Amino acid sequence: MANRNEKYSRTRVKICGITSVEAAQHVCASGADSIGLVFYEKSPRNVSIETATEIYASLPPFVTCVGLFLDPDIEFVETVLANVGLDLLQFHGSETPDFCQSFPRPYIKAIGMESVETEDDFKKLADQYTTAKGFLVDSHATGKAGGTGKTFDWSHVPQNYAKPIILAGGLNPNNVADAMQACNVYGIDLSSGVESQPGIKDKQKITQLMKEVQRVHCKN
Ligand SMILES: O=C(O)c1ccccc1NCC(=O)[C@H](O)[C@H](O)COP(=O)(O)O
Repeated sequence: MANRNEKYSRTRVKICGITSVEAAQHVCASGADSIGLVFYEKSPRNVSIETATEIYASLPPFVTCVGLFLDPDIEFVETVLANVGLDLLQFHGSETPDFCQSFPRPYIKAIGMESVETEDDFKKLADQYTTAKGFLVDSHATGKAGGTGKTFDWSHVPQNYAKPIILAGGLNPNNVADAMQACNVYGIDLSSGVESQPGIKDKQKITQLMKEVQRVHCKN
């Protein structure tokens, strides 16, 4: 078994692609640490600034609100930030380090695992995105940059990396325990694996997911 994380006392959980206050409330009640709001028009999980503002206002303290963007215009990010109290930005496209760090919020950078094959590739990333708070490693599929529901080979996730890693891509209540045991990660991020249909979160799946996460925490 287990290359279980010794560095972090528990694995943080982010549920991405929240589109309603009701879903946000359930995610918070289930014990997740963070919600993600998708600001990308082509996504079935895209939220308007108005909806995002309502969701943000409904969050209790200590739950972080992450804004996800994919190659956005600077002006768009600035408009979102002026209206929604995001705690953290997540850049999911080919944004440069200079772009990512040009906003008055911390950020994480999403990386498609097909673009990082070796430890050296990961080292280069940390050298480039020095100000990133961490890297979200995800599966990319043809025509889709995220929310794919596809896993990748978890053995390619580096251990003892310079920055916190958030594991994403095809996680669901049935495989999350294996993923947590396989990777030494700071956090996990899920979207389609806890949905009943694209953009609609499923309460039962979220509850089941958090039970699994607790089970792994208690076991270790
Ligand atoms: O969720 C989307 O629709 C999306 C669209 C474009 C870029 C990124 C997107 N989501 C990114 C996420 O943070 C997802 O949670 C992550 O890719 C994992 O998704 P899944 O495999 O569905 O759990």
